[in-house]
Amino acid sequence: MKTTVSVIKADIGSVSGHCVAHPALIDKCEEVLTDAMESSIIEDFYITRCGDDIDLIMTHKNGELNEEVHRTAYDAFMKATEIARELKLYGAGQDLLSDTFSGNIKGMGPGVAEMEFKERPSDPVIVYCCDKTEPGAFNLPIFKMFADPFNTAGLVIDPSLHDGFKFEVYDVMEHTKVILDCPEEMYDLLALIGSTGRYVIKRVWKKNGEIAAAISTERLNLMAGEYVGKDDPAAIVRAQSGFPANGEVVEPFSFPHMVSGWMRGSHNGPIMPVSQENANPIRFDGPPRIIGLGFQVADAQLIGPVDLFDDPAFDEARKQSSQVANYIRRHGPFEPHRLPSEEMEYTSLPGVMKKLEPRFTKMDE
Ligand SMILES: O=P(O)(O)OC[C@H]1O[C@](O)(COP(=O)(O)O)[C@@H](O)[C@@H]1O
Ligand SMILES: [Mg+2]
Repeated sequence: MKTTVSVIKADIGSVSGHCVAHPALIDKCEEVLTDAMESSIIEDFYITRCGDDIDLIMTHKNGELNEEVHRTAYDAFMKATEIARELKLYGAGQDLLSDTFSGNIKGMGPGVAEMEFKERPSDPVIVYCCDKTEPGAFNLPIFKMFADPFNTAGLVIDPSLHDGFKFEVYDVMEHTKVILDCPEEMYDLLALIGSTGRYVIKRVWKKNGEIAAAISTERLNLMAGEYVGKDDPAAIVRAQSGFPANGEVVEPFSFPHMVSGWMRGSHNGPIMPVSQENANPIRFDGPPRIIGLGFQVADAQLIGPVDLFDDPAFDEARKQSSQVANYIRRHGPFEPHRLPSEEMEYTSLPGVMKKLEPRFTKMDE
């Protein structure tokens, strides 16, 4: 019997502004997921939040895209939204684009990362949750984990990793996808995933087809057709025995790479790896945050988690992230701090441009 890990996340209201999901919302989600566990829809769960996003981490035996599991998550978010409205929380129900659930949660606003696998005798699984950034933020760290020998020593010295991995990449603009082998097609892969706003890594497998990583790739603004906050993705990564070791899975975050999102979803900034307690994007609504939770999955139960960035070894990355934030913030409304124009189409800027449109005249030759 296979086990499925489903991470379904949404921003349904926060305090103050877009900062922190209120504990009452998490309590409500807990209530709904406890009922689902009693009805055997799910086997176990853990709820966390990163900034204003609530992440429901669930295990079950129903496979990916399961209607009952997705409905449970949607119900939890809908019921918690009622509380968010009562408390007049900011952005109550923000990510729920529809009042009625049909089939599965895809395209309805929340982000989904899921994977089904046959449990190994011991199965470490790491879940990452972000705020104030987009799915392409995972391109660089996932590439490093599964394809960069300077990050993952196992690619060189462990025969069970030496063959490399397969990467599935989505073109979120054209709604197409491609699978590329690494290391054979590494340069092709990099040619795509360096464009983080368009090409996003969705899944990684071992060459034998065993699932290694899954990332939520929903682009909320593309779904809603207007600016409704950033997508704030989540990812699931399996570790050890044939996959990168726990430490190789967290190592990419010792470098606070630049991601897009931050203030108004319109700025580039350094991602900051933090503990659950510090997952509060405050300065200029950021800098963008990531938390990492390490579990053992045992007979579909979640053992743990370990709060992986609650480690002084990541202090330097946090400090560097603050220094880079200081530097790039001084650009104010200028690129490359502000996103390039193509990306600004999905923010609130077009509203301002519209007003200026009639005032543009032809230039003299
Ligand atoms: O004041 P408004 O209209 O809610 O919009 C601005 C907000 O949108 C955000 O980009 C939303 O961030 P989230 O994607 O985390 O919800 C904040 O940075 C900013 O405060
Ligand atoms: Mg958010």
